[in-house]
Amino acid sequence: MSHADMITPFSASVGRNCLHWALTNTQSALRAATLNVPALQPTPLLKRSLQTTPCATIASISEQCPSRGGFQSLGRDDLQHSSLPRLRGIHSQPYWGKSVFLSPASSSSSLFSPTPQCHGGTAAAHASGRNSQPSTQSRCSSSDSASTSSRSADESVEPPSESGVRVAVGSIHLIMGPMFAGKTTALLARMQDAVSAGKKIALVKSGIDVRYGLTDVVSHDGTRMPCLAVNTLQDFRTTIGDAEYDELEVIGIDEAQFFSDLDAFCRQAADRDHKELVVAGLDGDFKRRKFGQLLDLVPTADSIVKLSATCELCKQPASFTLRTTEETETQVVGGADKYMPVCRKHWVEGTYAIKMARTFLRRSKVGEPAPAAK
Ligand SMILES: Nc1ncnc2c1ncn2[C@@H]1O[C@H](COP(=O)(O)OP(=O)(O)O)[C@@H](O)[C@H]1O
Ligand SMILES: Cc1cn([C@H]2C[C@H](O)[C@@H](COP(=O)(O)O)O2)c(=O)[nH]c1=O
Repeated sequence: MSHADMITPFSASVGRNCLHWALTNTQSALRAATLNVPALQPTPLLKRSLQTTPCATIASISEQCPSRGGFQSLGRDDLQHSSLPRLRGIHSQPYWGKSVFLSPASSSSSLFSPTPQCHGGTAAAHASGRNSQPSTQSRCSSSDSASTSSRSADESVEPPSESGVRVAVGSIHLIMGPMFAGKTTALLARMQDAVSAGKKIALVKSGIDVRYGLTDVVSHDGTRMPCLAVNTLQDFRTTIGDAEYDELEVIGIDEAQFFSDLDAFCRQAADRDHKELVVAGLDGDFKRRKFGQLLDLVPTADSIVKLSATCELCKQPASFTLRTTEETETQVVGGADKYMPVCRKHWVEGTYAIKMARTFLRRSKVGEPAPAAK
């Protein structure tokens, strides 16, 4: 059966443009083709709606389906017996949905039990998804339909599993922001929620950051959870082995900016291996340049949160990190001894002041006259 045959019930009523849209973008058509099952039949209500709904709205119906499924995970029966209100109703479920695998006792109880104390602030709680449901838009990326053509050219995209049976659909959730913004706190809260839901999880951090040892992820206010510290995410896979990896449902990654294989690992883990990834890290370095590969994940992410800290100099929201030492390399592990979160004004002023101080020190060392004050 060709793609065109399969989307006929849709296209007949919505015209040529929508046929083009459906051919290039509808996951259901592709899914049906891949699984060799009959085309999805719209329900009477969906059919009526399609007959009277402009293309843009039809696209948004598809995009509004939950990120763990969308049309992809809704079975044929779901569509046949569902209605639009029911499709929308799925959004009221938490994004992490129902547990599919059971957590082996070894990991969920002992290895991955967090210390009970959690001082997460409002922003962190929001990012953790506890205080508020992520918005439909943040959970259901509209980039999917728009980027299908470029993704199909992406060699990293692999065909779905041979059995054609999917028990879960992967997702990528980004938590970014400056230092002290609550990224780790939010990550730990999400991982704790996953553990409470009976999911099999793993928490990974970069072996570059040894501030609190290599056995735990620790937030600036002391919340901690056991983890694996590795230099690359491929090392993580190799360390835990295929059997353990296959059972994982949720993978948390802290200090994501330090992983040189972040983008490739996350795409593969979410797209091919159906893992839910919660990725926390710095979006920018002390010079506000893109740091590592975190931002490369934006086009493939299902949700993105940029947290802010409190500016150490004026108590306004802080979106940037100021390095207070003379070091110039991009990677310099440290905490409040080397960095402070600042607002835009104080990042600009602070960066200028540090640059002047550095110039002054350098010149005074070699006996040059100090620069004139502006
Ligand atoms: N200037 C600051 N602004 C916000 N939080 C701060 C600041 N300084 C220290 N903190 C502490 O840091 C905690 C956040 O730590 P953490 O989750 O490890 O942040 P991140 O991972 O983003 O660096 C806050 O809950 C707060 O107790
Ligand atoms: C801005 C900036 C930070 N780092 C390092 C400093 C810390 O070790 C981590 C960030 O930790 P946090 O959990 O977000 O507080 O990154 C760096 O190496 N280079 C930088 O420019």
